[in-house]
Amino acid sequence: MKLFNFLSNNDNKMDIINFEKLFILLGLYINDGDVKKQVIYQVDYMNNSQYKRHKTKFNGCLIGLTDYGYIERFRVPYSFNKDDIEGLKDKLELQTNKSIDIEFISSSNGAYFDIKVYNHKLKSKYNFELIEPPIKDKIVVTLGYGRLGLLDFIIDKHIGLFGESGSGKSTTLKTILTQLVLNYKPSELQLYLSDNKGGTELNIYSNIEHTKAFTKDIKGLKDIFKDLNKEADRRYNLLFNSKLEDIKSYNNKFKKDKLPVILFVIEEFASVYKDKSIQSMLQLALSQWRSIGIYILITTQRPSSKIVTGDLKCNLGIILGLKTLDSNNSNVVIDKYNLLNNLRGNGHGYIRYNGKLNEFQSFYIDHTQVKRLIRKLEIKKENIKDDNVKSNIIELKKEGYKDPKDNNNNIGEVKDFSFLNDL
Ligand SMILES: Nc1ncnc2c1ncn2[C@@H]1O[C@H](COP(=O)(O)OP(=O)(O)OP(=O)(O)O)[C@@H](O)[C@H]1O
Repeated sequence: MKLFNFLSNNDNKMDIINFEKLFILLGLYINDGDVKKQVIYQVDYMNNSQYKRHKTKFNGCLIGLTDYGYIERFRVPYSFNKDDIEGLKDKLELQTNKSIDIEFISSSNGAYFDIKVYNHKLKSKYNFELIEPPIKDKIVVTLGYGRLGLLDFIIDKHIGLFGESGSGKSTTLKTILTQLVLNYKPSELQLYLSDNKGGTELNIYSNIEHTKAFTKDIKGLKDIFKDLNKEADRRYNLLFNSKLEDIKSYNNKFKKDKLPVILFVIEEFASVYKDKSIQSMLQLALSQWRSIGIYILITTQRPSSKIVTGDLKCNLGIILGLKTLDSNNSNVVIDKYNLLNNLRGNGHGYIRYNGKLNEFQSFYIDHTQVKRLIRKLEIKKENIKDDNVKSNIIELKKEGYKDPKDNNNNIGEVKDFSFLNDL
C-alpha cells in the first residue's frame, strides 16, 4: 500500500498510477538493454485534450477516464512482443494493488498497448435498467456493466453470443431484445426470430410490432432466409439506383424514408447448422448483408471449432463470450485460452468489439419482467400504427426508465470514449 501511495499522483482524485515510475521501480526495462528503455523515456503524460493533439504518438497517454478507472496507452518498444507485454499484468497488479487489464493492439499506426486500471470490481448481479441510447441515429444496446462503466455497443455488425448451458445466454439475449424494442420504434428496428430451443425463449417477443417473423422450426428458418434475401435485393437496388454504398449513407440522404435496421436472431444455431442449405444461406448472408443493415445474431451453447468455424467467426464483428466448458472453447470464441472457462457464469463475460476486449456483467432480467415491460407493445397487428407504439414506449419509459445517475449500481459518470474509435 505504501508503494501504491508513492506511485500514485495524490493530487488527482482518480489516483492515477504513474506507470513511468512504476516501470523504473520494477526495473522492468532498465536491465534489458537500451532498446527496452525506450518505453520509459517515451512516456509522456497528457490529458485528454492534449491526447487529441498527440494522438499518433501513443506514448503513455491517458486516453480514457471515468469514475470507474482509466486507460493509458503506450507504444510497444522495438523487440517487445505480445507475451512480454501481457506478462506485465501480474507484476503491475501486485505492485499497484489494483485490478488491471493489458491489451496488446496492433494497428496500421504500429503496435501499442493499453493498460486499463479499474477502481471497482464488477458485481455478480446488476438488475435490468432501461438505458436511454447515448447516441442518436444508431441502434445501441447497453449490455450491462463493464469494468469502466456502463457498457454498450452499436448494432452495426453481426453478433455471436456464445457460452455453455447456464452461462446466461438467454438472459443476455433478453436484455438485448428488451432494450431494443423499448428504445426503438418498429420503423427504426425490425426483428426476425428463429428460436431453435422449441420456441420457449423468444416466443415472448413474437407478438409485438417490431417482430416481422417468428419461427421454431427449420422450414420457418428457411422461409426467413428467403424473405430476407428478397429484402436484401430490394435494398441493393435502392442503393444502386441512388449510387450509394451502404445503409448509413442511404439513411443520411433519405432522412424521411430511412431503412430500418433488421436484427435476425438465430437462437441455438448448432441444432440447425447440420442442414447444408442453412449453412450456405447463413455464410452468404453473413458475408453480404452487413452493408445493407441486416445483422444476424447467432447463439450456441456448443462453441467448439466444428460449430463456430473460422469462416463463421471472421464474419462476426461483435463477439459476446460467456462462460465456456473448457479452455479450448474459450480460445474458439475469443482467441484466448483459459479466459472464458474461468468466468463465474450467470451473465459474466467478455465482449470483443472494435478490436477491444472488455469484461462485462450483463443485466439480469427474467421472463416475467420482460413480459411486464413489453406487454404494452403487444398490439394486435391490424391495429398498429407507429404513433400508438411510440406513445406506448413513452409510457413505458415513464414507468420503467431509470436515469443511470440515480441508480445504486452506478458508481459514477461515464465520459465519452468515442474518440478511441478514430484510432
Ligand atoms: N446477467 C445475469 N445476472 C445474474 N444471474 C444471471 C444472469 N444471467 C443468467 N443468470 C442466472 O443463470 C441462470 C441461467 O441463465 P440462462 O438461462 O440465461 O442461461 P443459458 O446460457 O441460456 O442456459 P441454457 O443454454 O441452458 O438455456 C439464470 O436462471 C439466472 O439464475
